[in-house]
Amino acid sequence: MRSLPVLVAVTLALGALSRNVPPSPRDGTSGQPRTFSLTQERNPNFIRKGPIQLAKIYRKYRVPLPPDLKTAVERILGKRSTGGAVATPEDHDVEYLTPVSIGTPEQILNLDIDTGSSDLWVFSSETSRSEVKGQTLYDPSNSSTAQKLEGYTWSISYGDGSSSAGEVYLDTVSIGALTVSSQAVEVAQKVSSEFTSDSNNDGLLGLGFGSLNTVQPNAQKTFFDNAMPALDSPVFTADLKAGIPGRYNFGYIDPNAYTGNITYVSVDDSQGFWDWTSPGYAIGSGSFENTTIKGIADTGTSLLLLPSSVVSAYYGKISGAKYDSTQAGYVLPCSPTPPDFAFGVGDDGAAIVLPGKYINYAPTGSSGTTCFGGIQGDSGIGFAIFGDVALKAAFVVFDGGSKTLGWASK
Ligand SMILES: O=C(c1ccc(-c2ccco2)nc1O)N(Cc1ccccn1)C1CC1
Repeated sequence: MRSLPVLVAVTLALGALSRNVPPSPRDGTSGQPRTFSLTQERNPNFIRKGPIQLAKIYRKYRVPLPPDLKTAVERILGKRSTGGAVATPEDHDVEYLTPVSIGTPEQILNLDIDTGSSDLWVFSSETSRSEVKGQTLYDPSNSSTAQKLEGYTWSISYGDGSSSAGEVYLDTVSIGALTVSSQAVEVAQKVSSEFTSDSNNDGLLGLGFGSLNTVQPNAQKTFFDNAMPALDSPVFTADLKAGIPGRYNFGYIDPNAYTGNITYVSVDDSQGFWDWTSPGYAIGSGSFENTTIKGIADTGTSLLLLPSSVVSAYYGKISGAKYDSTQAGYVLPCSPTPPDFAFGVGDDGAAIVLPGKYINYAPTGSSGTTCFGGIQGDSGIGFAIFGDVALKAAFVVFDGGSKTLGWASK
């Protein structure tokens, strides 16, 4: 910005010289100079908007607007947008579903917003009938704005063994007040049994990085990537809650949605995930354990998957907790409430605390005495996964501009 004051000074000087100075009073008739004066009055109706005035100077001298000035101007001129919608938990917070409008007239589907993947795919009129059980179907033939991408296909498989595949359309997609006019909508022709049996889930809306998108022959942009240039701020936020609806917002950070400060950490997007590093953890009122935990913020995964050393340290504090091979995970007595679990954020001592009750993920049987643990191991994955069990204890900013994650308590 160092160059800016000089530019303004030069402009004001030039402006003074070029201001409308009246023609010479000597008009060659009587030889007598004719003079006149003009009194200037301030226009009371003119509302000063600094950025607009400044932008005029930049434009006058054909100097490109710095990003901040461009954003300020567009915010004043109302060219920016924001949006958002509720995220409603399914049983035991296994997933959160958000209404998404697709097509013209709008077809509203409840989608699982998933920061761990980057395909927007939906159950559709093209999904084989035997694989549909109650889901709402997107029918592109009923949308005047649908355009088929001929020859384009997609196919994805997830870490829990589920999968889906199909063809691709472009159509208008909105989340609340935020609309993307030409979004790739991947229609499922086949889905695995995990999706068929999840009757309230009409598909996924991926908010991972574009490199993960599976569309062939040309990868397609995510809803966030398409929306970003029009957003007030290049961010979306996840405010998931335990057992009650939370919210995804786009383009702004709601100051009423969190407490204290937001601590931002860097993101490694090289694998397509919102991949960050926590400095360690604490169990209950115990001391903080400094240990590097590299993992992803993944709204599409239900549990908190951590390195085995951390998991065994946690369950080692709970009498009766054990690894149960029939459940393929750690189980613990549902009562008494297990200890809190905190993970560190940044190097200033910030942390997100999971109340112990979040670790009682779900009863394993009808008696309700034994619970499946909300914290499980990440063996075989290669990184930790901060899924919904962790995310619902925090307000999380996904910043696509700076490629950082912001974590706050709430
Ligand atoms: O399910 C997925 C997942 C998401 C997207 C993709 C993918 C493949 C191609 C494009 O995206 N593949 C996955 O596998 N988890 C969570 C997970 C949970 C349990 C075990 C392994 N992983 C990815 C985010 C880490």
